[in-house]
Amino acid sequence: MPNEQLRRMDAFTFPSYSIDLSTGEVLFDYALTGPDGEQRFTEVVTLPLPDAPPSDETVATLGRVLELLHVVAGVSYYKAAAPPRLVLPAPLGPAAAELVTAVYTKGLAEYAYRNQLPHVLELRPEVPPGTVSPAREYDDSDRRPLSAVGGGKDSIVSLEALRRAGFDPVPFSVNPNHVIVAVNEASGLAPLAARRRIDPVLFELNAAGARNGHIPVTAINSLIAVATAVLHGLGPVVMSNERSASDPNLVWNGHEINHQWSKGVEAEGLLRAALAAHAGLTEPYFSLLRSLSELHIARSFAEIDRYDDVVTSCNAAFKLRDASERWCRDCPKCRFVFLAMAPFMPRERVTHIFGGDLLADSSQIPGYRELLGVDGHKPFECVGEVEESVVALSLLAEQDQWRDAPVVRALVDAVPATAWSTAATSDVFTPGGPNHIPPPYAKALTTLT
Ligand SMILES: CC(=O)N[C@H]1[C@@H](OP(=O)(O)OP(=O)(O)OC[C@H]2O[C@@H](n3ccc(=O)[nH]c3=O)[C@H](O)[C@@H]2O)O[C@H](CO)[C@@H](O)[C@@H]1O[C@H](C)C(=O)N[C@@H](C)C(=O)N[C@@H](CCC(=O)O)C(=O)O
Ligand SMILES: Nc1ncnc2c1ncn2[C@@H]1O[C@H](COP(=O)(O)OP(=O)(O)OP(=O)(O)O)[C@@H](O)[C@H]1O
Repeated sequence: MPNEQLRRMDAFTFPSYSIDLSTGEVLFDYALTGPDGEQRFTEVVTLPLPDAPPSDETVATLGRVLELLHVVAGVSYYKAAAPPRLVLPAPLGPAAAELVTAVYTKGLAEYAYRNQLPHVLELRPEVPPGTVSPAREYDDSDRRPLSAVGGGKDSIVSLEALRRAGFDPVPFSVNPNHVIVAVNEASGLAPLAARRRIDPVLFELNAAGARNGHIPVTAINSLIAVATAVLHGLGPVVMSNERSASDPNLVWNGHEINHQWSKGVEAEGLLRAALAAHAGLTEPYFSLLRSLSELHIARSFAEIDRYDDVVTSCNAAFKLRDASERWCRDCPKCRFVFLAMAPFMPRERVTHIFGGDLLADSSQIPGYRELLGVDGHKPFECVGEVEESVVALSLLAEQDQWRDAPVVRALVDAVPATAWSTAATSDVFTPGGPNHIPPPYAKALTTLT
């Protein structure tokens, strides 16, 4: 469909979804509609099948989770046109409607900002009238947790903390690539995996210049994880979303723009509330690392060495096409994670993990100046707060192994005095902020220290 026609679309709808319980295949249909006709899309999610067929009760609960996933996963296709109307397929209670509204506004905020589409931030879904029948209560809190694995340091810290605390976690990933497969192998645990196939028509439209941009992918992966946990009779989904994920990158037209919105604590609370109200799940989902800073997580990661040959946090390794093998060593996330790990490891170890020494490479200085708040705003990437970067730098400046590294020397000179004094009183190693960690899991993190 030509781009001009896409731009005239006036509504995004959700025609149907279906599940085939013999294959685990779920089809989610979407449509952009407007005066020139409609553009349909179908996304396919394939859930791993359990050994025994699910009970009718399980299928009913699963259906409720998939209803939420149907609506949330529509963001990828909505963004190709950003029409003014979002027309939901069925009545939703207040908690689920609040989640959907937030996913399409706050979750698409970076997209709205970059494409200069302020109406997206004000979008309100049209919810068909009617009531939703109450969901059956489903208490899964004492079953084995499903631990989401993204291949990076954060999920490794959670997996090991859960294991060492005796929770017997099941690793879970959506579309595991070679990095995630290698991390799971290093863990020695038997993983579960779901497949997700974005409609290739979207890529054709993108290539032809359709509107494009960032989407709240963690909300989608999270609901696929919850669906898998329900189908397999498992317990809560454990995420590894850190404290700083809740911090916005900037404020635009009075709205916070946060690249990591669906990793933040607000999204976590909305998802939990929607799953409780719409699907009856009493303890569906939480982040074990919510109270910790990125720097604190990096320090915990340094206590674990069995993943050094495989751990990869760089997003370039997770592209659907033309992915890098491991760390690209030239993006904000590589720069930040190197800076965060370096104070807690011998220089040889961190250089081995990354396949190079970023703090010996002067071409990295401009990128580090952004992370340290000297230039520009916090990059649109999964990186920690400016304060965390300054604290990490201050730790490096005290160490013989790092003090004379060219990047460390240049950055120490560039950071303003005010930032050093903030860093000196920083609470980055003091867990804090709101979290949803259930009491039985609260002690798990202490197993790493
Ligand atoms: C890997 C990555 O960072 N991708 C972002 C990148 O997309 P790119 O075109 O370079 O590569 P692909 O990921 O292969 O995407 C191809 C196209 O498909 C669209 N798409 C992809 C996944 C999806 O669920 N829906 C989609 O529509 C995508 O828009 C591309 O056109 O740039 C994009 C534009 O900024 C980003 O949207 C891509 O981000 C992925 C969705 C992704 O998985 N990113 C995570 C690594 C990520 O950024 N995680 C955040 C958390 C964000 C959150 O709130 O959940 C983080 O860790 O900070
Ligand atoms: N493909 C995936 N399947 C399932 N969960 C995922 C996937 N990718 C990321 N996640 C989860 O989403 C959350 C955010 O991902 P993120 O990339 O920040 O974490 P990570 O890979 O564990 O660590 P790092 O921040 O070092 O990259 C984490 O809980 C992670 O486990």
